[in-house]
Amino acid sequence: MAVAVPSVPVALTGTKQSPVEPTTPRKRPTKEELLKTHNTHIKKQETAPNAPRPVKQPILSEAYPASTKSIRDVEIIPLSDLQVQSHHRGKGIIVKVISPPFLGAGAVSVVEDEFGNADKLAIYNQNDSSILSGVPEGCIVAVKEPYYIHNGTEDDYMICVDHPSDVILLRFTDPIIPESLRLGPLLKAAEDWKNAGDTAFLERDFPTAVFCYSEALEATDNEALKPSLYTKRAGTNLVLGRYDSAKADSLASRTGAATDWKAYYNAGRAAYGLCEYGECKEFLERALELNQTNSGIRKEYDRCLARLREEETGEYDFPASVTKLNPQNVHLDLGSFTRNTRIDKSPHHGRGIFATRDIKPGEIVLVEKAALMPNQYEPSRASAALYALTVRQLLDNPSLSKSILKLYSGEMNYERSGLEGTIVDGVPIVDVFVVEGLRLKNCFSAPLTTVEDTKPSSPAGRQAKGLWVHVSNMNHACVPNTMRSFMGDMLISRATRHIKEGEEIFQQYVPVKSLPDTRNAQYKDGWGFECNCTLCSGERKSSEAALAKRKELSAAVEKLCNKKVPGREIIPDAAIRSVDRLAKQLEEAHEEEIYAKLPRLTLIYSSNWLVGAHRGRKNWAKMARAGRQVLRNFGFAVPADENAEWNPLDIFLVATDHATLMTIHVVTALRRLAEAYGNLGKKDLAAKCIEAAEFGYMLVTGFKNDLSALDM
Ligand SMILES: C[S@@+](CC[C@H](N)C(=O)[O-])C[C@H]1O[C@@H](n2cnc3c(N)ncnc32)[C@H](O)[C@@H]1O
Repeated sequence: MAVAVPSVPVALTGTKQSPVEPTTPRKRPTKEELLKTHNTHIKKQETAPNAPRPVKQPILSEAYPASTKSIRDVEIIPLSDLQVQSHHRGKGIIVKVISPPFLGAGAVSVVEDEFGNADKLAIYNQNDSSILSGVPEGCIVAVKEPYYIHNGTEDDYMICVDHPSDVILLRFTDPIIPESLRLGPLLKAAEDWKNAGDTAFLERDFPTAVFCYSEALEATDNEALKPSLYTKRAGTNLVLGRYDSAKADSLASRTGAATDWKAYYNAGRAAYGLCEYGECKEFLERALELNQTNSGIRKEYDRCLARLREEETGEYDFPASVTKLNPQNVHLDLGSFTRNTRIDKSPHHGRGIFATRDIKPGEIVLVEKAALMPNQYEPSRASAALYALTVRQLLDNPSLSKSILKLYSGEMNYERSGLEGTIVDGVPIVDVFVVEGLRLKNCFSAPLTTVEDTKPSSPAGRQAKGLWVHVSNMNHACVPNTMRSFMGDMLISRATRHIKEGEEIFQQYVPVKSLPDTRNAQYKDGWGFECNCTLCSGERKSSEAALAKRKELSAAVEKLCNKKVPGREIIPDAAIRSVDRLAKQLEEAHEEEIYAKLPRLTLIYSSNWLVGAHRGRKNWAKMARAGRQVLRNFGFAVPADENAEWNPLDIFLVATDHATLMTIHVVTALRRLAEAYGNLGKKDLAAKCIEAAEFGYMLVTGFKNDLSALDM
């Protein structure tokens, strides 16, 4: 029996593509059968009308391309010709929706063609700015190159629309609609459509309002009526965040009179929404020329100048901005600063980011506002939310396609058409599998703020996912020259060492695992590459036997360390000696000629443990020695002679050929060193360690923050 809900699991799943040949359905349910089952599901839905809608996220191994054809260039076929498990390339269907939708991950409706054949249509990935997210009963839609699937249970089939641009809402007067489906215009006069639009607007049904204003514009030849219709549609599109259309409508609403200030003002707001601040400034200046006294324009203009200043100078008031953040609003009103960098061909892979000038350690390399970052910190929902937002934005603001669709989307199981983003039948082509591919390859997880995230009391794992288009061009290195941090939707990248003009800029994609084969397996799996940074290529020179030895010893020493946890208990001398002994053997398993200037990542765990163990026993000299080892194990140049004159800040500031890795553990180690030196009476050195820790904490968190956050 047919059921009206998709039986595929709706959350985070894709459409199952069976390898079987297309077949004719064994039995197609009748229209009456379809409607009866559908209505029982609708009734059930009415009991929980406001349940959140899950997202159907694609599975790349089941990918198929979006249609790039116009509905006018395909052969229109009857529903009875649909073959199960077939994509019907070169074909299309035109159907009338004859039921209200069942709203789950998609909108499932019963549809009928001109011959009276009925079937189920499931439309996914339409967003709430589109009428098609809730396909109204009575509307006429065209599906290009429809994908027809068996839906799990016997004799249950449906047309499954994954790519949002594969379905088109047809205007009632469209000549492509077959005679028998044609209703004629529901309303005839432009004035009636305008009134219907106003009513929909007041009811906050903005997609319907846009539809009605569009019909009104089509229905009128009265040039005097058009500007107000464009203004209304522009305002509605602004509310919907459809800035491309809002800008076009605002400009179309101009009449040449002084009242055009409103058109320029709205166009400016739309350009601001697209982060096109240069263009925004021009529009607002035109608005100000026509209306100098309007405080609203002036306010927007000042806001725009502030963004342009940030883009130009890279000067931000980070401490003030951070106070504006809260979990309900993570989008900061700030511009991006990317002038220190340019995108160019990289010897490592495709494009990379390069310095346009010398950059000193600690300086800002770039600051970028996320092009896309949903306010969703729930780990199980963050990926789906980013995917859904990306689809929405590409549909709503096709101009974003230029930058977003250029990003690397990984290997696909079909050749990308290159037409993604192009407008066909009034809709930009959005290929959801390409979107998912580029999400996977380019997105970052971001805590609400990195400084909060470093607090020991901060709950683990609460990260949103976002897309930073410029930074997406940056390649990975395990020992990179920059470090990124987050403040809401702003990504801050600072130099961790001296960077020369023209040098490629790298970041770590994920925290680096200590064993080279484990971390490279992770890169291969997630991003399809093998890392050739100084650390990886250096460690590859080490013998298989030495690697095996390090693996064995690091596992053994970690196991030993985990038996007793410093801080929770005072560690007995005998346990310290055992860890020391194993750590020494592990140290000896690092070939000096290979590791002299490289981090020894497998030793970090035990050296950190030793710092804690000696601290518990107030053995300050040994604690200081272990603290220095931690820094050395992260690759920093620390003088071998314990009594040598030393400024710990130099580990960051003095240019060296050491490969280093910066993490919050370096900051902690410097604080511990300060404590040990303080207790040894070396007050100056202790103060210098704190200065270095503060510098390190700035690298980690993006701006100067109080180290006491680390005790919270
Ligand atoms: C976010 S993109 C970085 C920009 C990319 N190079 C491009 O051309 O668009 C991530 C992809 O870059 C490549 N990549 C990044 N770091 C790399 C490295 N160190 N070596 C080789 N390929 C790398 C991988 O293919 C990865 O999936």
